[in-house]
Order: sequence, then C-alpha cells, then structure tokens
Amino acid sequence: METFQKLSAVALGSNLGDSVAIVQASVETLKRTPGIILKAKSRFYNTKAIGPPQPDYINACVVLEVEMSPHLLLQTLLQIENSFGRVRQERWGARSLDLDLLLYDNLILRTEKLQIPHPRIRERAFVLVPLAEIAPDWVEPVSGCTIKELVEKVDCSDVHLLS
Ligand SMILES: Nc1ncnc2c1ncn2[C@@H]1O[C@H](COP(=O)(O)OP(=O)(O)OP(=O)(O)O)[C@@H](O)[C@H]1O
Ligand SMILES: Nc1nc2c(c(=O)[nH]1)N=C(CO)CN2
Repeated sequence: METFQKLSAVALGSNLGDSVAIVQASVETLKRTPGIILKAKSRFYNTKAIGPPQPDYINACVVLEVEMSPHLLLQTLLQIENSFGRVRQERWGARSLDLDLLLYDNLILRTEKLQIPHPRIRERAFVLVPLAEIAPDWVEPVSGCTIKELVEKVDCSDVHLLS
C-alpha cells in the first residue's frame, strides 16, 4: 500500500485548569498517537486572551509528521480535546484545551468543517510567535509569506515566554 508523510503545524492553547500540565499532557498524547511523529515543540507562552473577558492562556505550537489525511488529523485533534474535558461553550470562550490545525504541507483547503491554513493564523500573535520558533521558514500558502515574515506584522506585546 502507498504510504505518505506530511508535515503539519498545530497550535495548543488552554486557559482553564492547570494549563501548563494540560498542554504538556496533550503533547504526550499526540506523541503516542499512531500515525503522528512529533518533530518539534515550541516553548510555552503566557498570552492575553483575545475574545470575551477570561483568564490568560498558555499557548504553544508543535510540528508533526503525520500519516493521515487532514480530516482524520482534525478528528484526532478534536478527540484529544474532548479527552481533556473540553466543553464547547461560547465562541472564543475559556477552554481546558484547544488544538487548532494551522498548516498541512502547502495545502489550501476550504470546506465547511475544515479550513487550512487556519483562517485566523495570519492575525494571531499567540500562534505566530511560538510557530516562528520552530518553523520560521514555512510559507503560509494563502499570503505567500513565511511565518517569520507574518510574525513581524503583528503586535506581539501580549505574548510572553513562560518563565
Ligand atoms: N483548521 C482548523 N482547525 C481546527 N478546527 C477547525 C479548522 N477549520 C475548521 N475547524 C472547525 O472549527 C470548529 C470549531 O472550532 P473551535 O470551537 O475550536 O473554535 P474556536 O477555538 O472557538 O475559534 P477559532 O476557530 O477562532 O480558534 C471545529 O469543530 C472544526 O470543525
Ligand atoms: N491568547 C489567546 N486568546 C485566544 C485563544 C488562545 O489560544 N490564546 N484561543 C481562542 C479561541 O481559539 C480565543 N482567544
């Protein structure tokens, strides 16, 4: 059977519960998942919440080598979110774990259930700062800009390396 490997970038976020432990544990879960190899993990950042008033977030990014389709990867990420007690409430509200599929190879995909690149990747410093640490030269295919170039265009003043 033909096999394939693709690189994918995933954002991790949490602002409910022991967020550092939850994000760390979710990375371990990703590492244990068949069809996923962890290639790189950023450091953790404390970030001011975008959206309704809520606690600060812990954010990080990983680069994965995956042997699964984008849809299966999204399904896997949603299952991991659920296993960490994620309850969907208001849009952009507080959550124990959020896993966003940011990039999948150089794919552009716009379906109702899945959009790649993630539609808000270009404007989110809490995603771009950690991603620039591990994948600065990856070209975001909609803008044609590298992650390093995109991070220079956003205000990063609310994103701080976790001490
Ligand atoms: N690239 C993607 N990564 C993750 N989810 C996506 C993506 N594209 C579409 N979705 C869909 O978005 C749905 C809702 O996602 P979620 O509840 O995490 O949104 P949110 O975190 O509140 O907001 P945001 O999308 O701005 O991060 C998911 O169930 C999924 O079907
Ligand atoms: N700082 C920060 N703000 C957010 C985040 C996040 O991960 N970090 N996620 C959101 C919904 O995806 C909404 N707002």
